[in-house]
Amino acid sequence: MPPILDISGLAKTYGNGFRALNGVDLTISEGEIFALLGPNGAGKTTLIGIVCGLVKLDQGHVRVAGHDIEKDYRAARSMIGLVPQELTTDAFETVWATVSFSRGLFGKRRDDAHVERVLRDLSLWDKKDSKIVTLSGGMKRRALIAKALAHEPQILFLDEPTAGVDVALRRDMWRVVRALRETGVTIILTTHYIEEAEEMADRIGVISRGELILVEEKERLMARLGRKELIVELQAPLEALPARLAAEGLRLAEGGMSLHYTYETGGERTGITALLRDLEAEGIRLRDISTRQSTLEDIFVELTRESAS
Ligand SMILES: Nc1ncnc2c1ncn2[C@@H]1O[C@H](COP(=O)(O)OP(=O)(O)OP(=O)(O)O)[C@@H](O)[C@H]1O
Repeated sequence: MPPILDISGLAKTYGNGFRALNGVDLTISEGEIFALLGPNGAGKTTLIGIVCGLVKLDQGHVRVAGHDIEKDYRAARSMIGLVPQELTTDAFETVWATVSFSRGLFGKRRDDAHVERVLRDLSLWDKKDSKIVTLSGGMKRRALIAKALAHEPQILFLDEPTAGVDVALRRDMWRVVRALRETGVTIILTTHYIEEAEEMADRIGVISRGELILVEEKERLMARLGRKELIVELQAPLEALPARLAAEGLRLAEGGMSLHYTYETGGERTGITALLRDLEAEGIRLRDISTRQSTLEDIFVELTRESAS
């Protein structure tokens, strides 16, 4: 099956000479949830803008389900739904009118059954006659998603779907997005919240200074770059670390009450058994042991730092 989205050699320089994208290649398969992560100004919105036909590309190709977005713009665009960050819809229209009107914008025939299905899927059915302006923040976001789904797109772009919303609403959005994937829609989201990518995505792309510096399955990424820290709390403070333990990579925390050891989760040998044996041999008595798994955030910070240097 051809990829649902195929981007190759994409480059964009704005009129002021700023190069926002620099040779981006990316393919997305049908049914994926793909998270695009990157610091402010990395080029995420530019990338989405090009795919959605809002920004003109300078170099490269974008194909949506085989349709070239320049040569075959209408067909390509009709496959895409875009949920922008901000409310861009007439706030005084009803939910029903907003969603069904949006279908018409893509030249699709009226289909009340489809609009009803979308509203029900998003738990908006009982709000169908409410004006957008009267909805809560969470319901407004759902209405934007419904609007983007009105013309039956195969790919849904969510630009910062949970920017500035509280934790409960964020979790609620995650449920909505997962349920949408079950209906067969491919989802590409941009986010600043690493936690969001970690929670939702099948694959993750990291963009920095207009370049995709990494695209990888989330699980593999975390296994490959993930680290664990072993924290050993001591019964009595230690003034200095015995040479044997220092050589094994242990670090003594300030105050001397705990020892820290970092190891790779993907490695075959962690060295922990030998370490515990050596602690005993040195007569060091332990109070407690815990571990801390590095998060995608740690990995992300490291990656973007490396690409900036
Ligand atoms: N119309 C424009 N003219 C000139 N420069 C622009 C224009 N639009 C965007 N840029 C610049 O291009 C860079 C990439 O912007 P873009 O909005 O794609 O980043 P982003 O990753 O979406 O950032 P954010 O997370 O802040 O939305 C930024 O440095 C921005 O200032």
